[in-house]
Amino acid sequence: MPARAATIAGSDSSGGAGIQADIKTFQECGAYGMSVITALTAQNTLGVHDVHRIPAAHIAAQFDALEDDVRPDAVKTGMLADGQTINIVSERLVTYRWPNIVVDPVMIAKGGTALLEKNAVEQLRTHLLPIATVVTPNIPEAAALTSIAIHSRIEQFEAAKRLHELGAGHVLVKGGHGPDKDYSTDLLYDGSEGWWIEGPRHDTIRTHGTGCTLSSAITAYLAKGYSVLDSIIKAKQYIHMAIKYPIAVGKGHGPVNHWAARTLNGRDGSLCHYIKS
Ligand SMILES: Nc1ncnc2c1ncn2[C@@H]1O[C@H](COP(=O)(O)OP(=O)(O)OP(=O)(O)O)[C@@H](O)[C@H]1O
Ligand SMILES: Cc1ncc(CO)c(N)n1
Repeated sequence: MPARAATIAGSDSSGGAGIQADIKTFQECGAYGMSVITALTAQNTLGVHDVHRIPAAHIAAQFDALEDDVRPDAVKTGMLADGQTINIVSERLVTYRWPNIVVDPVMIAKGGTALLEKNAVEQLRTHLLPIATVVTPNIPEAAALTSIAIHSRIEQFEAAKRLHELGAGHVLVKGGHGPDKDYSTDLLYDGSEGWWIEGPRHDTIRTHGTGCTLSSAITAYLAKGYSVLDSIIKAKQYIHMAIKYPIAVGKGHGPVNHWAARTLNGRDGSLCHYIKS
């Protein structure tokens, strides 16, 4: 059987983020993609126009269908919408002991629409962080989960340490929202060591779905058996190329180019690199 990856997330009708970005990324990174859909969004590159949540019983039924037949080798969570959804998702993940859980703590879309109810942040912290193999917050999400204001690398590291204390095995605090104009540098912390995972910053508005795509690439590589560090380095290279070689889709914050890495045979000479802290 091929390596199998599942995404537990919301649908983005415009195909740049959410379930659609995740499945495209799984395919491009060589894993068989599956989904547990938690919400439907009417969305495009200009914003989120409507959200329809899926009832908890149907979310549970999607989990049960996979468990009974095609168990994933790795899973990621994305948009979880509310506390009820977090409860059923965490309950099923614990019951079924699915391995390699990547938690992307999605909270707010680029245009400002909430993709998680504010009062569900506490549930995310208590129910999902303790079972996460890797948690991948951006800077505002890391700040919301830890109450640490992040303006420097020192604070990025502090937040990572706090998230590890809350139970996540590995913490990746992404630097897309950071102040550095030349580099977009993510920090990986495993409870004892840190790695700065650095890539050039591209000057573009086509960044819809960057976080979904990165966490899905990490999930695909974990499903294929790579270590957490290797999965993250390979995923960073994948998102770097997907942002660097844009496609012209939509009138607003367009999607990244999911097939860029394939057309460049995996690399383009400008490799991302990592530095032990
Ligand atoms: N302009 C950019 N140039 C290069 N890399 C970038 C850029 N913006 C984000 N990244 C990288 O993309 C990945 C996703 O990070 P980011 O902080 O944008 O996530 P996010 O805010 O969760 O994304 P989303 O828009 O999907 O919510 C990280 O590896 C980050 O370093
Ligand atoms: C469905 C969905 N999930 C995640 C994001 C975050 O990029 C989004 N915009 N839409």
